[in-house]
Amino acid sequence: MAMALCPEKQWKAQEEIDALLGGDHLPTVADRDKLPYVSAIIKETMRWHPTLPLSLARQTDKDDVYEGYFIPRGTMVMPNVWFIAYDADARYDPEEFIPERFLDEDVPTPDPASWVFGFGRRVCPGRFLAENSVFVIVANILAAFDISLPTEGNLSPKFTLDLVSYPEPYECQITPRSDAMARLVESRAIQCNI
Ligand code: HEM
Repeated sequence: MAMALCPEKQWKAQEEIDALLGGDHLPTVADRDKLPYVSAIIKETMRWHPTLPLSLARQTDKDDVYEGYFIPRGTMVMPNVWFIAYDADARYDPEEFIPERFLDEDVPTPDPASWVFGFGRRVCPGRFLAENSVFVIVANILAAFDISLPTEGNLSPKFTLDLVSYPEPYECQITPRSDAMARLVESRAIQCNI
């Protein structure tokens, strides 16, 4: 959805991938550190619309005081991840999809991986696998396909409003970037028995 809505960000990521792989290889997890703009797109996707906007609830096991507020034992505490993602004081407009915010050396934006996977002892144990898997999927899709708006109608981003929030069904066009890329994806699919 973000790539269809922000084609110039998509082209920038594809340029980075092509410069590294020459347009005739598909990226692997070993390329993650060499594709900082692709990584910034993934971070921005996690920030732009957090999957768990209120993370997972906790209950205090003793009385506490936080910034002058008394929080009695047994209080349910909801981590407001959406508030972190949409920091009103951020240098870049939080409503806009701007991966560059993660590459700004002067005012670095905190990596969403520090809050999308939860907090404390029960933080997501699958986060490293998740980050590597998402990188491989996103980098491969960007290497092989162009994602664009539908030819008819428009794409207005809508998300579900449950505990887990994800895009409602939408239309877009996904086309191979070249015949060579299409053949490469087909041969990979045959190897994987898809
Ligand atoms: C992008 C993908 C993922 C996201 C955004 C995500 C996010 C989360 C979050 C927010 C929690 C709650 C943490 C808390 O209570 O503070 C969680 C828990 C958990 N996640 Fe993930 N997760 C992802 C992928 C995975 C994967 C790939 C695995 C396993 C291979 C996994 C396994 C778990 C397990 C077992 C828990 C429960 C941990 C516990 O309560 O002790 N997750 N995840």
